Amino acid sequence: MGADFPILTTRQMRMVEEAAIQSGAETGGSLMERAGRAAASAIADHWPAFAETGREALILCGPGNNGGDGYVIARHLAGRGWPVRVLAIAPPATAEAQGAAALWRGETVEMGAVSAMPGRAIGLCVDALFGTGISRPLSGEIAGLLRGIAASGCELAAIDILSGICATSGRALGDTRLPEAALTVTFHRPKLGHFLSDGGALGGKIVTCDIGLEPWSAEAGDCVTLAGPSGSLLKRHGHKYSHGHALVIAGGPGKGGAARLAARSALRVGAGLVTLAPPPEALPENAARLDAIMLDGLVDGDALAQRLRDPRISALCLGPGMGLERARRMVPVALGAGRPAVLDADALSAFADGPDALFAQLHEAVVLTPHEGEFARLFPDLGRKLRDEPSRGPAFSRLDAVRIAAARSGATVLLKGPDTVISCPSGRAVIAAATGVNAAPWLATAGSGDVLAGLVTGLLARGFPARDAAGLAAWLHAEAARRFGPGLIAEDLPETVPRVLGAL
Ligand SMILES: NC(=O)C1=CN([C@@H]2O[C@H](COP(=O)(O)OP(=O)(O)OC[C@H]3O[C@@H](n4cnc5c(N)ncnc54)[C@H](OP(=O)(O)O)[C@@H]3O)[C@@H](O)[C@H]2O)[C@@H](O)CC1
Ligand SMILES: Nc1ncnc2c1ncn2[C@@H]1O[C@H](COP(=O)(O)OP(=O)(O)O)[C@@H](O)[C@H]1O
Ligand SMILES: [K+]
Repeated sequence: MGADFPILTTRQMRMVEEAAIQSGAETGGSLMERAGRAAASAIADHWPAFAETGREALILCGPGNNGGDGYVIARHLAGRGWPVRVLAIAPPATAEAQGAAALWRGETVEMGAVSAMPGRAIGLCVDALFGTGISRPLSGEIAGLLRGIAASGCELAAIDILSGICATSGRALGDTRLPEAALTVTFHRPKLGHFLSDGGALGGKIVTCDIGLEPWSAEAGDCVTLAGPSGSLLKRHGHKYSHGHALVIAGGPGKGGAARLAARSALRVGAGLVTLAPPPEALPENAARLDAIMLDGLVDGDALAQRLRDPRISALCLGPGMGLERARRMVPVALGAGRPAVLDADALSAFADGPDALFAQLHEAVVLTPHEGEFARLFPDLGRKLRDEPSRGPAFSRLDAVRIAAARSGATVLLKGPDTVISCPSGRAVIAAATGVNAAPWLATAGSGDVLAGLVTGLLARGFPARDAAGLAAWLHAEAARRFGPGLIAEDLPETVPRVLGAL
């Protein structure tokens, strides 16, 4: 895919850390010292004028090594002249945390004393309660402490990950309502939980600090990656036929908008040719709206089979505005041709009553692009597991769900959302995150899913493998929304694609 940003599960992070310690080159204490120092520096960079506000920084320390990082941060921030106090919710319980606590010379208050704390107003709260070791929901008291601090208007910085979030799934354990952090400082590599579900919504800006673990990074094994910009999106040579021909199946009169958006997006992302195929009675209205996109009236499945005799049709898009009946008739023909294809919207809903019949026809070059509702209709058990409240970490994640869905269906599956997750049947997965400072809330607009389907189709037509086409399209989609910004409607997305491509 070009750009390749690995992200880790809790288990993978432990493997890297353990390898470093077992090599004898590092100790838990040396890593903690580096982590705490780097986090203090990242916090000071984020709030450069804090010392002049006259406010205090309160460092919340838990019993484990996340708390240990907190004591190191307290020491380094105090060393910068910041007024700092530690609130320990429990005594340090690991040797490393005890060592860090012993070096902290400032004031430490205990949980019960928090309401009676005299002194300055708190301007910043550093959450070093629980990191990758969280194993159960926060107690009401601790969740209340975090919420109370946020409600007081003070800023929140999370160390490693916001306490209460499972670092592997991103899901908040229990029914805890957690506050939003302005900054999350993590170590070595971001974790999946920084992008998925609640973790993606609540972490704020993610800063990843190098703590000297690079020599052991391969110990993590195969990693999920984060989709990002890639020069492979650019066209370097060739003629229009060498960039593929996308066929977008459209619905009947008055229903063509979604497919036109998809077709225009496929063309903008570089497919050499794009043909829109509505039923013949919808040709006039589409002709009035299209120029560079070609038109071909296709009555039914037989007509499609005939059309697919042209081997130059290199990808199909079925679903947007297509109508359920037309989808039931044409999807099997498209799949039977074995051509790369995107199934979206009606092409998914049409098979909700019997998904197994659909799965039996799928292959790896097919990309399913469900939103959460469509996903739950095709994979009801997985939808339920995603809705069930998790009580233990690592919780069942959107990534787990998509991997199982891809293996079960035999297709590449892209589950839409601010945290779009993609897996091919072998389990190789990529996340396209529109979260934190990369949020793209203006994508929540009618028709933006049709644009995504078109972008994936265009890249499939150009010859990108399904997982790469899906990951790059999802990144491009969110990046176009970020560039366009407030006021975005679906029509703006394909028109903004050239600016995104131009900046690569
Ligand atoms: N990996 C690395 O390379 C490096 C990691 N570093 C840092 O270490 C962090 C991981 O530390 P960690 O493993 O000690 O776990 P941590 O998150 O402190 O929590 C465990 C403690 O919390 C407790 N506990 C759990 N849930 C609870 C709950 N809901 N309510 C109450 N208690 C709960 C749990 O108790 P138990 O479940 O055992 O009863 C245990 O006592 C990591 O995030 C990073 O910040 C850096 O220092 C250096 C490099
Ligand atoms: N808040 C959000 N942040 C980022 N992306 C979003 C957000 N809301 C929706 N999206 C994206 O917008 C698209 C919406 O698709 P979909 O639900 O199929 O809508 P439609 O059918 O109206 O086109 C998906 O790609 C989804 O990931
Ligand atoms: K934390």
